[in-house]
Amino acid sequence: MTNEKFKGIIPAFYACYDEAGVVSEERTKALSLYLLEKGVKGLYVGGSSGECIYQNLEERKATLKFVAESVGGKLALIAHVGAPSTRESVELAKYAAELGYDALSAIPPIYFKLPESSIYRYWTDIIEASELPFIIYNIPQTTGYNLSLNLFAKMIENKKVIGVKNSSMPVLDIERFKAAGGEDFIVFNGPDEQYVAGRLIGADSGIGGTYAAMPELYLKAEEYVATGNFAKARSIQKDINNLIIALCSLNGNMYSAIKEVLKLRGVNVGSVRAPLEPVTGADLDKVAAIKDQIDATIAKYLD
Ligand SMILES: CC(=O)N[C@@H]([C@@H](O)[C@H](O)[C@H](O)CO)[C@@H](O)CC(=O)C(=O)O
Repeated sequence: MTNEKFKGIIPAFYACYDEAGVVSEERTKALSLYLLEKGVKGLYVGGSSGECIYQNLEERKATLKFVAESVGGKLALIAHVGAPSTRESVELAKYAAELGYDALSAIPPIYFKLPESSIYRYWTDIIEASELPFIIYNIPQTTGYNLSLNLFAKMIENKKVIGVKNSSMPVLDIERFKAAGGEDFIVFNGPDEQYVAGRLIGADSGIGGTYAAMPELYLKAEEYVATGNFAKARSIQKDINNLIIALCSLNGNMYSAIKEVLKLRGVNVGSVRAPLEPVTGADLDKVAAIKDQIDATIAKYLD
């Protein structure tokens, strides 16, 4: 029953910087409150969208702290603590527990191609660092490791492992993890382009990198799925996908395009950290059109 708090729309939280590229307390808190007000269920803090891999430990701790201070106790907060070394991940895990986070999550170890025994040890060391439940993060596109059903089965022998955030593209993976995990185990849909498909095949919930750019649309998609309105669910997914494709069509990186859109939506979280590139030149002019497309799509389904 306690796992219910993780079921719903959970935006992957963005790195919030000031104009000099320094993690901003004010902007981090503003984005947290904006998403709370939109009605999301929780936040996934410090993951891919949080540019975790380009931040040092102190910056990651600061973001965890600012989010907890603004919306802790009001939203389900999941701290992503994956880092280059176990030592850093354990430190982040302990810190997130101190701050009152609701769960931990981590990618597998990166850079070296380690055997599954090392991935098991890494995740288990994080789990043993606190009392918090743990959510596996499977994102083979960026880590190069695709979670096997063998390692999955071994991990879920530990009752603190309550879920998997699955960002691999085959929706079949979601169905397989759900089948192996069981009724109470939470499977989070990762690819936003397949939110509806993921939910229908067995995902209980979703964590996504584009949710915060247009939370209204994902909340509506979830409502359509939950009420069995599948024609509308399919329609809104198609419109969401058109928007994701537009966000990925600009120069720079998808996150910098999203951050430019957010500025136009009234939330300034700065830009991205290099080597991610900002949107520049003529492409900046296209941001307003994408923002208008988001507004029109929201009006289409919410009015
Ligand atoms: C490969 C990748 O980046 N996947 C994203 C998706 O949300 C993705 O941005 C979206 O589906 C658009 O392609 C998420 O799964 C990442 C995420 O939730 C995170 O920020 O940790």
